[in-house]
Amino acid sequence: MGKPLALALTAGEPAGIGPELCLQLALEPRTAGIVVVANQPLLEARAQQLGLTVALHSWHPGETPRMEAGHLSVLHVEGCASHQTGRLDPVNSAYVLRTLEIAGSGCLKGNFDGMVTAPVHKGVINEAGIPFSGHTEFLQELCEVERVVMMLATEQLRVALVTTHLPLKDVSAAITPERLSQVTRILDADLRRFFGIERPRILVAGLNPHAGEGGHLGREEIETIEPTLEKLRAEGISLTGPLPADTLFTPHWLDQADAVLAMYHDQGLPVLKFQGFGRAVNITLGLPIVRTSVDHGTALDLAGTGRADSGSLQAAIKMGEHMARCLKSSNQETRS
Ligand SMILES: NC(=O)C1=CN([C@@H]2O[C@H](COP(=O)(O)OP(=O)(O)OC[C@H]3O[C@@H](n4cnc5c(N)ncnc54)[C@H](O)[C@@H]3O)[C@@H](O)[C@H]2O)C=CC1
Ligand SMILES: NCC(=O)COP(=O)(O)O
Repeated sequence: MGKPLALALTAGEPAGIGPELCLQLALEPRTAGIVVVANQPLLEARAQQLGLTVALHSWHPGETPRMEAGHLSVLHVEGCASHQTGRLDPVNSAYVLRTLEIAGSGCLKGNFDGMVTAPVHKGVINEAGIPFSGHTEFLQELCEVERVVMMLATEQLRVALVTTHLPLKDVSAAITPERLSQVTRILDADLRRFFGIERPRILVAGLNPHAGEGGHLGREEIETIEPTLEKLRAEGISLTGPLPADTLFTPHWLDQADAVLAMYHDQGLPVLKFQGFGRAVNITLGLPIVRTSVDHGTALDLAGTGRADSGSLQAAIKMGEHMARCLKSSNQETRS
């Protein structure tokens, strides 16, 4: 048995459910080492509020994280000014982003085998004057890669997105042949690498109603999507589409596919969340590091009540462990 994996877990927005989900997790034994990257007094305050008995241990790079029930390793981050549940405070935003930066750079340096993120509140970070659209884009910049892909997955369904956190009015212009090609290649490669699928079968949604209805309801399919898919097929990628998004999510199509590629956030994610909210994992593909996350947001209405469900966080950790093992073995193969 080698050294256990060490995954960084960022606790997210202090007013939300992230801190308590991290503590709930610590009540059970773990199969991978988890290091919560957060403000330690925040975790102590939340544990006290909820009556949870969890011993917090300072963690330093190179140490094996605690894995037994009731114990949690913590990489303390300064700067969390308010510990109040349910009430956002822009003063905490710089602290929240520091936790992401520490976890992400820790992965790049090899101190962690991957990172898992609890939810942040995008609005309050922007209110603090810091432009921020999501972990996905933040980590893309931190890791200095040109393109990443957001994919949410349950046991039954995988949905990846061509565009992520964009206003709807900007989506059409963002669907360029270049972006569509990069996203599709990353999706194809990472379905092979992390999911062991030899030749992934990808269903591609159109952008317009009825996939443009032959050009009568929009021309993006004819001018951009179809010609790009044709080129990608010539590279050996198995693509079906562009299909009308309203009928794509039916067994007729899904039964013969490994993933769906949706054109924008709310074309794909409502279906995925309807199918598996609370069990789904948000995965960032195309990074040099492993990053998984929960399928839900900060749930300010539940913070501090003890009623938040940790199912998605547990699924995100399980997926993070799996992906970290895949990445380790593919790195070893490359070296040997
Ligand atoms: N990974 C991340 O950092 C994510 C962050 N967000 C952010 O979260 C904030 C709030 O977003 P909303 O749209 O209100 O979505 P939300 O997921 O926070 O809440 C939607 C509904 O689901 C419930 N809910 C959420 N998580 C739950 C859990 N673990 N157990 C039981 N019930 C749960 C909430 O109580 C609420 O009724 C936004 O700022 C958004 O940007 C949203 C999604 C992911
Ligand atoms: N809907 C997914 C979401 O908002 C989470 O985005 P990210 O913070 O993981 O980029």
